[in-house]
Amino acid sequence: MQFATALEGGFRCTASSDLDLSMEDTSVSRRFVVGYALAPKKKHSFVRPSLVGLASDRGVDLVPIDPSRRVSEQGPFDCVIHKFYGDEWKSQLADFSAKNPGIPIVDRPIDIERLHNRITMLQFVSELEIPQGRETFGIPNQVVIYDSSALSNTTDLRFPIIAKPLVADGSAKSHKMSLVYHREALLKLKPPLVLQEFVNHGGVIFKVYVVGNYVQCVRRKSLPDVSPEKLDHPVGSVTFSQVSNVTTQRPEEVEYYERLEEAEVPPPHFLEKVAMGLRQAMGLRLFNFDMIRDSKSSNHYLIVDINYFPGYAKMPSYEKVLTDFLCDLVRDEKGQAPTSSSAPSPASSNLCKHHEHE
Ligand SMILES: Nc1ncnc2c1ncn2[C@@H]1O[C@H](COP(=O)(O)OP(=O)(O)OP(=O)(O)O)[C@@H](O)[C@H]1O
Ligand SMILES: O=P(O)(O)O[C@H]1[C@H](O)[C@@H](O)[C@H](OP(=O)(O)O)[C@@H](OP(=O)(O)O)[C@H]1O
Ligand SMILES: [Mg+2]
Ligand SMILES: [Mg+2]
Repeated sequence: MQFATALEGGFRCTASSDLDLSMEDTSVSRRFVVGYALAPKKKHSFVRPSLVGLASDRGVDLVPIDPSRRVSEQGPFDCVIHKFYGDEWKSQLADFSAKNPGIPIVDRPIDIERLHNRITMLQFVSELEIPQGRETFGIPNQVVIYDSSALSNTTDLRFPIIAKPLVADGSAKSHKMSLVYHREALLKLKPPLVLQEFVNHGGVIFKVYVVGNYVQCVRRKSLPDVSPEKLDHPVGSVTFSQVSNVTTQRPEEVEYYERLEEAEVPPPHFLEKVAMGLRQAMGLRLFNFDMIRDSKSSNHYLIVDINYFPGYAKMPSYEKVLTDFLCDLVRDEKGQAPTSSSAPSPASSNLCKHHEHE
C-alpha cells in the first residue's frame, strides 16, 4: 500500500505558456528521443511502461544508453538524462557534449557532485538568500568528523545525534546511519561522518520533489521523537537505513499512518520559494529534498537531505510530470517554447512539435 500523500497534486512555479503552444499549428511534428543512462534498479523503478507509454503518446521516445559504449556513438538524442557518476562517465558526457553542442544533458555532473557530500549538499541551504516570512528554514547543527580522535570533541552538539556517512553516493553504506543517545556511543563510530543534531519533528518528514519548475510535496514516515528520558538508553545508539523510503506499511502501523495522512503540510508558497531557490542555487532540475518541522516551533523547518534524481515513481502522477518536463526540455532545445519548463501540456497540443527547417 502506498502511503505517500501528495500536496494538492503538486504545482508549477511559473505562469502557464499555453498561448505559445497554440502558435505551433503550422509546424511539422516529429518524434524526439530522450536517452537515459540509469543503473538497472533505477531503470526498473523509473522507466515504467506507464511512463514510456505516455511519453510515446506525446511524441517522446525513451531510449536506453549503454554506458559500456561511447555515448557519442549512440543516439541521436534530443536530450540525455542520467544518474551515473565517476570520471569515466564524466568524460563520456564531455565527449558527447563536444560533438553535440546544444543537446541538453540533465543534469551537469559538476552540479550533481556537490550532493555527494553531506556537508556541501546542505551548504546550498545555508547560502540561500530568501526573505524569510512566517515560515523559516535552516539546517540542523552539524559537524564533520574526519578521524576518530575528533569524536571525543563534539561538545557543541546536543544529544541525540544522527551520525551520517559523509559520502552520499547511492551505495547501501552511504545510507547506513546511527541515532546516538550519548557520548560514549559516539566513540564506536567510523569516520568520515557528519554528526547532526536530531531534531524532534513528530515523526513526519516532507519529501519535496522538484522536476524543473514543478514541485510536489509528499508526507513520509520518519524517526519518532526522542524524549529526554530516552537519552539514558541502555543501548548507546541504534542503526537504521532508508527509514523514509519504505513503501509498505505494517498492520500495527495503521494508526501511525492515519496520523501521517493528517499531518499539516508546509504552505505551497513557502515550498515554492525554497524549492526554486535551491534549484537555481544548485543548477539542478531533478532532485528532492527532505524537510522536517521542528516540534518546538510550528513554523520552523529544517532541511536534512537533498537527493539527485530521486525515486520519482513514488510521486503521484509522476508519468505526466516527467513527460511534461521532457517535452518542454526538447522543445526548449529547438527554441520553440519559452525557457520556463512550466507549461502544463494542453490536451490540444499532445505532441511535442518541431519546426522542420530550424
Ligand atoms: N537532523 C535530523 N533530525 C531528525 N531526523 C532526521 C534528521 N536527519 C535525518 N533524519 C531522519 O533520518 C532519515 C534519513 O536521513 P537522510 O535523509 O539524511 O538519509 P538518506 O539515506 O540520505 O535518505 P534518502 O533515502 O532520502 O537518500 C530521514 O528521512 C529522517 O527520517
Ligand atoms: O540510491 P541513491 O542514489 O542514494 O538515491 C536514492 C535517494 O537517496 C532516495 O532519496 C530516493 O528515495 P525517495 O524518492 O523516497 O527520496 C531513492 O529512490 P528509489 O529507491 O525509489 O530509486 C533513490 O533515488
Ligand atoms: Mg533522505
Ligand atoms: Mg539522501
